[in-house]
Amino acid sequence: MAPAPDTAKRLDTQVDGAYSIDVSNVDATVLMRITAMAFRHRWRMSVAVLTTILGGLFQLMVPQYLGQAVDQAQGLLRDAAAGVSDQSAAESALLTSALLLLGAAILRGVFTMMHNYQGEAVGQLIGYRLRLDYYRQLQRLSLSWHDRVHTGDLMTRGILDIEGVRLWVDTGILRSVLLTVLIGGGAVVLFRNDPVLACVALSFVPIVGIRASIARLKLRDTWILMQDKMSELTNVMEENLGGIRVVRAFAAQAFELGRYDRISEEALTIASRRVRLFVLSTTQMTFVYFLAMGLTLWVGGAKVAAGEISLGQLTEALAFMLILQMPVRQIGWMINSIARASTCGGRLFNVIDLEPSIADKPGAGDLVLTEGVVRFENVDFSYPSWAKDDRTLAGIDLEARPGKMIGIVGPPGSGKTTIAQLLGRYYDVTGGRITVDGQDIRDVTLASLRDTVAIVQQEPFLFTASIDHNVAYGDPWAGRSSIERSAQTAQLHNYIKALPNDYETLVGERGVSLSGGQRQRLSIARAILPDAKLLVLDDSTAAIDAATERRIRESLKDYTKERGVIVIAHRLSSLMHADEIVFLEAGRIVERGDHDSLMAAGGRYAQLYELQARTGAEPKTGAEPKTGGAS
Ligand SMILES: Nc1ncnc2c1ncn2[C@@H]1O[C@H](COP(=O)(O)OP(=O)(O)OP(=O)(O)O)[C@@H](O)[C@H]1O
Repeated sequence: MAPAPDTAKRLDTQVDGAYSIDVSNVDATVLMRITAMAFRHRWRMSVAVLTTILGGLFQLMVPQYLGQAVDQAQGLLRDAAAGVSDQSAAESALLTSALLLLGAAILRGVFTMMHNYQGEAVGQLIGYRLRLDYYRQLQRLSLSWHDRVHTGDLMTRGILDIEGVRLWVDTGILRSVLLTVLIGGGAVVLFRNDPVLACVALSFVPIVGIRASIARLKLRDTWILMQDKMSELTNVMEENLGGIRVVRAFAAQAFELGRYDRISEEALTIASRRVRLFVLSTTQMTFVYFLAMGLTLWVGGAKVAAGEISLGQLTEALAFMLILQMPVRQIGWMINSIARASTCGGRLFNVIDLEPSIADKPGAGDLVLTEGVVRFENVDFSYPSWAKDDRTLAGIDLEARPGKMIGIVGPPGSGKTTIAQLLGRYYDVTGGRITVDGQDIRDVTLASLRDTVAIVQQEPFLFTASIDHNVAYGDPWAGRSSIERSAQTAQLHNYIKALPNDYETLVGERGVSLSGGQRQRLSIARAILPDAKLLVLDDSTAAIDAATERRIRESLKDYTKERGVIVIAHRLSSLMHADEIVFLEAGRIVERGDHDSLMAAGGRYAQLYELQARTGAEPKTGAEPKTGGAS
């Protein structure tokens, strides 16, 4: 079901650029939406509701047959005492009641089993759908949104919130149907027998129901606190494991343990509060229930003695009380389920309904490549978290074309990586435009743009998979020969051939079994495998020695003949051969030209060159400046 109009309007206006994860708005439209999701499985839900009603009705018959049987047994006793010899009619009536009771109990069991099965099945189907939608949405949302939310938080919510919604079908929808049948039907039968006794027997229902609801709502508040603590714990653990080398290097285990311990202790305090609340409310409810039962026995016993009702009717009232005890306590559970489903559903739908701030324009066509010329035209950019006047990039003009190499150098934080991010449209420019063959990259499909621009990220990320799967990540249909060719170009083939399982060797979690330089080379192989028109190397040879880097450059010669290359680097030997080198400072191009002209100008580039030559860092004197073409 589509969201109700007001919700739809509210959600439509939200784009992920303006979204924060801390949303706690709860409304009925969320519950309606989950219910509609459940009723999309029409057949299963119809069976579940029908069997819930039938199960409830058969459960209601049990006390009635029990009461009937007690009256019949009492009649038999009375007849025996009076010396009536032929009791066969009364005995067969008692047997019939006993068989009916057994039949009602069996049918109730069968229908309950069916409703549990179908309710659980629909809940699981909703969980499955939501998991897919949520995960798909996390893939769609723009990086500026991901920059602001914590991964651990998203993971915890993706698991616990989906669970909260999933349980709504059984504990919310079907439980309320069952309770209505049991309390409604039970009240009708009891009032028909004796209104006074009915009032006494049912007196515990509102008290226990309200008490259970209050307790559950309080428990829910503590559950939300608990969930937040679990998110914090996941975040700490995730960060700690991700940065385990840094933690060890700084001998910070004790500090990290302390951090984890503090949050764990807070979680324990909340858990203890939950236990106290639970035990207190359970005790109170049990007391009220047995008090009502005692009163029923007392009032009902007096009525039996006075001949106003039969012993069977008193038994019936007591049996009803036994049957209603658990469902009435579950009113609290139901109320909690409503609150939990609306909170959890609200949080999930707020993510699922977000419109990514970076998305294809309606009707956007694929990029049409003619020459493969990429231009930055007076580009300005600020990250969303930055102050308005404080731009990350300002007035950037660049042109990359096939067969040419652009080098970008500059101090840390000057905006080099940001240029690469803008090229792949991971963020949108805030001024000016970026074009490929004259087409603004915001007007073409993201998929066609990202097929055109291959970026080797500064931080190589490898998947826990075999080497060939990692290399072919951008083109899963690539044959072994293309994979090997890419690895050869990236100077990794010989190393891979020496591994125990060759290209099928598994790369450990995040590629930890490879060295930094090997990971960078694998990332280069991955980027050049698909047929992109522009290759961006973002400081992606920093961990590779100069000789290997030179070999990579040599083997890239053929590849770059018909492609543009942008090399971002701190080490000047990586880019001094470029056709044009731009020197970036505080987001502005302060110098540009080829190596010779920049050296002749004696500016920032020349100073850096001298510094690197003097300190022996780079460049090596043997490295030949500008050879023309992207080598
Ligand atoms: N996702 C982000 N959100 C907010 N600010 C960011 C983000 N990424 C980078 N920045 C900021 O933008 C500025 C430029 O960062 P960028 O990564 O482009 O620099 P860089 O020149 O590539 O640096 P380095 O040489 O250290 O890699 C920096 O001040 C950085 O703090």
